[in-house]
Amino acid sequence: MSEVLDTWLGRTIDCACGQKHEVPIRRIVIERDALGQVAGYVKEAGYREVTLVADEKTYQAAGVKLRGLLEDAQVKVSISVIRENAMGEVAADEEAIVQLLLDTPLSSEVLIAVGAGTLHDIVRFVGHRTKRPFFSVPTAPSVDGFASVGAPLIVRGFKTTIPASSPEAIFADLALLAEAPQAMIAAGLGDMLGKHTSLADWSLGRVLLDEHYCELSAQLTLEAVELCTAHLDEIAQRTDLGMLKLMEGLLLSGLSMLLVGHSRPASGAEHHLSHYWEMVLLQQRRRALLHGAKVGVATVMMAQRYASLRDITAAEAATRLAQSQAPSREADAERIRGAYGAMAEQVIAENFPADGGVVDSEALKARIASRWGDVQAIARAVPAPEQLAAWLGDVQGPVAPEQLGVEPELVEASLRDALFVRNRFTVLRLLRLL
Ligand SMILES: NC(=O)C1=CN([C@@H]2O[C@H](COP(=O)(O)OP(=O)(O)OC[C@H]3O[C@@H](n4cnc5c(N)ncnc54)[C@H](OP(=O)(O)O)[C@@H]3O)[C@@H](O)[C@H]2O)C=CC1
Ligand SMILES: O=C(CO)COP(=O)(O)O
Repeated sequence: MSEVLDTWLGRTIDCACGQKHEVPIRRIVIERDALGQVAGYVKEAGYREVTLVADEKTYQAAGVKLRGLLEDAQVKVSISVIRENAMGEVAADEEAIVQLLLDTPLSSEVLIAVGAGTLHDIVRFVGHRTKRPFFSVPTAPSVDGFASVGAPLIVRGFKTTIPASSPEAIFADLALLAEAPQAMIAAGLGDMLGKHTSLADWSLGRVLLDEHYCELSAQLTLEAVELCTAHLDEIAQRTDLGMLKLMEGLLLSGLSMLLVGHSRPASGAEHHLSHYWEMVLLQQRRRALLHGAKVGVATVMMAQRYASLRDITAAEAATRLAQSQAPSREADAERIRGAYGAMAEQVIAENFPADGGVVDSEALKARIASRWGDVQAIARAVPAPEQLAAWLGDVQGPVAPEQLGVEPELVEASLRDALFVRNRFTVLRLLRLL
């Protein structure tokens, strides 16, 4: 049980933001030997047959044990060990989705995801589309996607997030998490630190485009990241307390996405950079990098950009906005066709809707000039890049693109074109107008 999380389970909230939020998650267990509680919950909820989904490594790390525990409790278990793709990696792509669909007997009532972020997204998507609940058994505290509702999938080489389902129950075993590779623990912190810039980006959207904003979800996300930064030593040493706080932070952040039904609180320009790098590496048939490692590095870069806004006076901003010329739509479209492969036309359509959209308009520039004080307040709330880098360093996480093997050309291309990954207002879109 987790005091921080239990108060949210099963709740319906008529929120001041105007939305009705629902949390369908019924149980969250974060403790040593949480694995031992899965079978009891399966029986209590009245299920008799489950499909356990893992990859080779996570099956060894937790799947074998869980299978034994379930079978001892007379639960019928089928297994889907998701195969690696041609790159020797498990990806949340068309191939993995079809494999899971083929591996799941029609009589199976529940899918159990035993793995990290990728495994969960394959399972949450297939569970949603086959109308089966899913349980989450994280094998590493590497992402905030366990409790969330969207499935970022690779579809025709493009990273797109599809609404799916949140888990019915989550069993996070502290002993298992502490044994995860150190890089995955650092990645979990990287994904969490990204919330500082994603929240700032969401605030920009609120102030400059009147975008829907939920104080509750934003506050929850901020509390989630502060929970992690308050326990950095413990996280670095992988103590039970450290793994508990990191996992609570990751799950709270996932809950905040679940509340609003999308990833806006948790994913801004730092994620768009990460997604862009991921897609290019995939196109170039290079090995994938951990999501949270990329997000952590990109967060430092986006914090540098927020820091640069602090010293621009309102008069300077107005002059720069008046003089700036965004690249023509034709030039943007040409680069998108070069970078986004088979999905390029869809990306163009989303970014440049037939009604013209607002992202590069003169009206938006005027709005930015008139709200410059608000923009600066948002920029001031983002921790300094040096602070973010120091937090990442505390858990031995990478802080700069070269540590990831992301070369300067790719960094430059992403700073220009990653903003097209999602049609969301971010600091990258703001800087394009300045
Ligand atoms: N739904 C959402 O809201 C969110 C989704 N995500 C998504 O999550 C994905 C990234 O997930 P992430 O967790 O970083 O990485 P992966 O799930 O891709 O995991 C990377 C590899 O870690 C290995 N692994 C996992 N657990 C263990 C363990 N206990 N011991 C040893 N190895 C282990 C496995 O290795 P091997 O492959 O060799 O078996 C696994 O494939 C991205 O696609 C991202 O977009 C991220 C955040 C939020
Ligand atoms: O990774 C996420 C949050 O950490 C979600 O990202 P998306 O914006 O791609 O859904």
